[in-house]
Amino acid sequence: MTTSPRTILFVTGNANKLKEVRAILLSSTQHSENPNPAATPSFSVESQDLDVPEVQGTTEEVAKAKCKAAAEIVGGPCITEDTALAFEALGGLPGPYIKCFLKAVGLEGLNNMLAGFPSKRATAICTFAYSAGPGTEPLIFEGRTEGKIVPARGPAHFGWDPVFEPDEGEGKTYAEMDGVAKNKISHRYRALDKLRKYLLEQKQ
Ligand SMILES: O=c1nc[nH]c2c1ncn2[C@H]1C[C@H](O)[C@@H](COP(=O)(O)OP(=O)(O)OP(=O)(O)O)O1
Ligand SMILES: [Mg+2]
Repeated sequence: MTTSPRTILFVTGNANKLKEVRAILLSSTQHSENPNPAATPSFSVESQDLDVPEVQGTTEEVAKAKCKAAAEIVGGPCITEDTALAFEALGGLPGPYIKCFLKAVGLEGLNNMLAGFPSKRATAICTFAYSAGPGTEPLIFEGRTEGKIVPARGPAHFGWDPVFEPDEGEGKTYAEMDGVAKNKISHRYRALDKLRKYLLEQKQ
């Protein structure tokens, strides 16, 4: 039996996120127990770039509010994704505000912010939110990857990738790892895996 993939609308303005999400879904299909190697992913992703207001709060509050607003605008089901980078020494900040911090102080500034602290530990947190449509409460799927903040190494193609060295990255920063390696251990992979499993269960 062939089933056509269900299409999910991913509301994001970030092309790198979209690229990783598509790559992760494709590889999880190839590695699944499905005996058919030509199997299509269980769901495919379309994207829409909308400027949705992002509120202040915990990663979960920010993610839920963004998804709710996106569902109202698109008038149907959608997913959104928020990425946070939480510094242990700063009690979890910048957390969901990492985008503003990165823009304001740059990669070097992120390092300098930790200069007076012994701990350089940081957690990359990805929060997917899924709304079944306007007026419904979004569901949250979170993935975390532990690591530390280091002076930038590797190509600066995607956000703070050059300054985050995950514990499972064999000494490499996210930016020094190839896409396949990053997508095996990343905060985004872990969150998306939970969302994928939820959506598969919904289908049956
Ligand atoms: O895996 C990643 N590796 C490195 N940097 C990353 C990653 N994932 C997000 N980032 C950056 C992008 C933005 O500076 C901030 C998250 O902010 P965030 O609001 O979630 O993303 P965004 O505004 O770019 O896209 P969106 O339209 O989906 O909200 O961290
Ligand atoms: Mg954003």
